[in-house]
Amino acid sequence: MASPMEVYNASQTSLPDTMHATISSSQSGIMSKVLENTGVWSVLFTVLAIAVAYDQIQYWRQKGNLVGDPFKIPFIGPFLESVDPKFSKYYEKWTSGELSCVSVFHKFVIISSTRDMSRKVFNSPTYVKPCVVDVAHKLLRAENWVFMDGKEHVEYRKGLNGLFTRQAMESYLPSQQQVYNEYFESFLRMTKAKSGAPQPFVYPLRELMCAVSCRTFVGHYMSREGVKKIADDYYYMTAALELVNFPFIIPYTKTWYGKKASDQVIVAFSACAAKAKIRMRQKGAEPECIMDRWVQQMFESERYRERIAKGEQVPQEEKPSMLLRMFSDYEISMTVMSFLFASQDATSSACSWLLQLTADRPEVLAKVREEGARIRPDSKAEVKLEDLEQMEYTRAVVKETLRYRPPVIMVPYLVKKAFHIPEANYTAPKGSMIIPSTWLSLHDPEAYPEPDTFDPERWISGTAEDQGKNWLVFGTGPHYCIGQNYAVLNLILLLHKLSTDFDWHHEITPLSEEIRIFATIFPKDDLQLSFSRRGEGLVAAQ
Ligand code: HEM
Repeated sequence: MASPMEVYNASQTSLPDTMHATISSSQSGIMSKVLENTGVWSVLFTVLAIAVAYDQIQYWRQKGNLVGDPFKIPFIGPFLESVDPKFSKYYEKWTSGELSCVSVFHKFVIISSTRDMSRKVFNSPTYVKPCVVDVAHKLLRAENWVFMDGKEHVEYRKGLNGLFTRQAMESYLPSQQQVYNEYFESFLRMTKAKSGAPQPFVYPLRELMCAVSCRTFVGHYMSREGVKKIADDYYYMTAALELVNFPFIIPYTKTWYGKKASDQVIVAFSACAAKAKIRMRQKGAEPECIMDRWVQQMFESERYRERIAKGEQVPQEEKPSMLLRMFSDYEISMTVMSFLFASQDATSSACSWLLQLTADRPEVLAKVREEGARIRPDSKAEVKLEDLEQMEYTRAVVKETLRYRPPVIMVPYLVKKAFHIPEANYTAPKGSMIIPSTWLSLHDPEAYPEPDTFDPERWISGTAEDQGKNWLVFGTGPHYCIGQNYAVLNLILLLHKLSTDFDWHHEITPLSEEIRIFATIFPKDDLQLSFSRRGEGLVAAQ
């Protein structure tokens, strides 16, 4: 290709002066443009080359001795892979080393895979804190307690423990059973509408779990339609909170729909909190949901403080076990939304696998039914907490489901202060993300022999119960799941009630055991189920 100088020289022919002048002036214009553009391009190219080199060097610097790709795809890293996350890719990462890394855009991400390394991260609150995608602050509100850290977090959390005690759990049972009854009937109708043919049930089960959560959290302060609306909208919130999403809100994108949904949930829960405050002021009002319990504890604290202010000598035993301040309707709403946020995807995932795994193993289901009938012979009677507590085998099935298919496979944490990990001879840089994973710990053959076999017996006659260190289903350390007992109990209730009154058929497809990741994990074929009333026979074309 001709150089700019050659182009210039070739234009030097003899022409009339005026023309020459005109041509030469226009030529010099072109020339200066070419020169100018060349300059711009070479500057741009140089800047780009420096940026690529900087990005790469930065990656090497942060990577240190960690396992990871030797080179980073400039700037984006494996971004395209994370848009459609594949379980096999995550698995590859976990098995590649105790600590491995990737860099996506400017974010350096460290993945810890083994039990001990993951425990180390969970238990190092001085160096790490839970982290969420940027947009979560907009959806859940920046002042939400889930974003608190250190002492402030510990203190706030103490005030919530009373909502998950045994007594509290007992009071939530009647509403939960009502929701199950309603939804199981609707599953029958859905099956009939398809003439008994199996259909994807992952989404109806999500809605069921959302409805159960809403009833547990806000009782009957919300109408059935209101619950249904939240169940529908919640999907947008999950989509907006995926790990890879725009950090800002652009109209008509997932984050925009997610924000709209969260605004509506906040308003709806605030209205419920106001109603709970009115009802719980009434004499003899008994708490029926989480909001009632919380508000009741606030009122008890308020009364105690008033008595003290009047100079009364209040006996120690009349002092509330936890003194709470009065929270505003908005604050209550935000906290209850955090429960929904933390529970919705995990319980939906657990419930999907629970129904799939038990449907595929009739011998397991038969034992669940036998136990249920023995402990609660009158199947029309209300299920009591003592009944559920006695269901040792059903509990084992739930725990094995959570081990075999842990809903939460990774928990993102942020490194808030350079975090030295002597075992790996590595220091995680401040500002990086570190993600303890749960899968390898829960599939550790030393703790759970033949870990890829679904075997509830390991929780009864085996040693699974003794493997506390490996049981990372609900995390560990200061942020471990506050709702874990509630979650397990609720799944026992679901399995017991469903198996007592209904049959369900699962159409096994080549994708049934494959894992789809959408915040948590789901069967890749979306769980093809059909339902019938127990004893009436399945209508399905099986
Ligand atoms: C099968 C169901 C569930 C699973 C597998 C699950 C799992 C988890 C995990 C892995 C964590 C992170 C723990 C850590 O960082 O150490 C967590 C945190 C949390 N979970 Fe759950 N969860 C479930 C159900 C629930 C339910 C039903 C609720 C509420 C009613 C709930 C409320 C929370 C909250 C509030 C946190 C954050 C706690 C904190 O930061 O102090 N979860 N959960």
